[in-house]
Amino acid sequence: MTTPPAGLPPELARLRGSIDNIDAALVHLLAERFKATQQVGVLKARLGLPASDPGREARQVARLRDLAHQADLDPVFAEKFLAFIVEEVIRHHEEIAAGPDGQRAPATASDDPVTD
Ligand SMILES: O=C(O)C(=O)C[C@]1(C(=O)O)C=C[C@@H](O)C=C1
Repeated sequence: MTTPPAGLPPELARLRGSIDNIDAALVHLLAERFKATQQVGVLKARLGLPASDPGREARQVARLRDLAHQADLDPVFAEKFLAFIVEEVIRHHEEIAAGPDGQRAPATASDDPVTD
């Protein structure tokens, strides 16, 4: 825990302590989300699926706007926040699909579900 600067009003120090905890939780939550989306990116590349799924995104936006409304958070902000994250995820998906040299990885026999 960091020590608040001397002379800081105790109420402000307490609130900043809360803010720091929340920011730490957000970083951990985002790290977990990106670990999951990284695996989605690998799966999509293997299956030849497009990086983005606008239908899924529309459902996520509707759900998050609803949740934000219930939580007294600005739904416009919630939508912008999701869009910011999803944009980064799509960039990661495209990099994975392009392969390590920036060229799409060739399909392997194991990608083909038909084996006979
Ligand atoms: O669910 C997917 O298909 C994903 O690739 C994940 C995700 C997301 O970050 O939530 C990202 C891109 C898609 O357009 C939709 C959703």
